[in-house]
Amino acid sequence: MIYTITANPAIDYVLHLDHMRLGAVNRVPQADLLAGGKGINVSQILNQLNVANTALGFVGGDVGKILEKQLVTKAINDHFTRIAAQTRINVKIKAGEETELNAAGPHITATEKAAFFQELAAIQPGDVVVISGSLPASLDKDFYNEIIARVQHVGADFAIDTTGAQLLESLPKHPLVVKPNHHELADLFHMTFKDDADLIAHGQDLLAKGAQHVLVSMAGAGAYLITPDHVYHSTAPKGTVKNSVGAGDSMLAGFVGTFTQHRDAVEAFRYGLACGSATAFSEDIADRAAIDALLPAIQITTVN
Ligand SMILES: Nc1ncnc2c1ncn2[C@@H]1O[C@H](COP(=O)(O)OP(=O)(O)O)[C@@H](O)[C@H]1O
Ligand SMILES: O=P(O)(O)OC[C@H]1O[C@](O)(COP(=O)(O)O)[C@@H](O)[C@@H]1O
Repeated sequence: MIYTITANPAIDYVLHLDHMRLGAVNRVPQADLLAGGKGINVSQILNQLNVANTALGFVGGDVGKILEKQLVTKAINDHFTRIAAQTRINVKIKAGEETELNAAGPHITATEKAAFFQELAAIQPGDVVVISGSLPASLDKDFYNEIIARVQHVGADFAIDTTGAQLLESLPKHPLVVKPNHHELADLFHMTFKDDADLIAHGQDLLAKGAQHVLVSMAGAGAYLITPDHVYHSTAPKGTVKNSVGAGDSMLAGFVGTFTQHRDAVEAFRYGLACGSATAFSEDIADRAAIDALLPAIQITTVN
């Protein structure tokens, strides 16, 4: 079983308009309310790949009710902890370029946090827990470390998609995979990469610090997979980008879902690329048909 954790889910309010004028009234011809939050996006793709999974996290208030309905529509195996405070709304403005406004998130009480850990107690040896996204402001920074400690105690594995110190602290605990995008990887080292060799060297540093696999995504430029034996690269397939929100989550889901089935990192990379790009070419998170249509176009090369 794969468990996804979305500590800070959201309703994504996605606004499509030709131009955005700051400081003026903008009329918006297309507005969509979508279930958001990185772990929920991962669960959606796992469902499309027929990989059994359970979604954990916190949900509450009237916004939470909208989210709960979407979880039912999307057949997400909802084991979210119900909270008193309001789930956040994140605003995504698609006006030529994409601007995202991600809110801080609700207050979680100590009782609610304890109820979450009761749900997490279901994990078994060999399960994989996918931890992704930001923490609501009221959860202390050690929340992910607490989860990882419990995962390791039962002999399960974990994957983590977060940034900064949280990502660095997780590495000595040997995550199955980490997936920074190239900007996040550069930020980790407080630098700008000179070239791809520089990027690869810093990806390999995450491996040396303990990660089992490192995926470095580069949006429309594709991605690198770094393993202890080889470095692999693939360009992204070509297509019309409709909404790239969730592309990174989809890539992580494709990788973890496939790796847990076949234990083959290159095949997992192939699915990760297809899932990421399929989501970028869809209004919402990709469906199976969109993923399958892209698989033949993925060409992975071994860099070294
Ligand atoms: N514009 C795009 N065209 C084609 N594929 C894309 C595009 N944007 C994202 N993808 C696919 O999704 C993957 C993850 O996207 P990326 O934007 O790097 O992640 P994140 O959402 O975490 O920043 C990419 O490696 C690529 O396979
Ligand atoms: O938890 P964070 O970092 O605020 O991110 C939440 C946002 O991330 C998303 O899951 C999208 O993630 P990516 O575009 O990075 O794949 C949105 O659905 C959501 O609004």
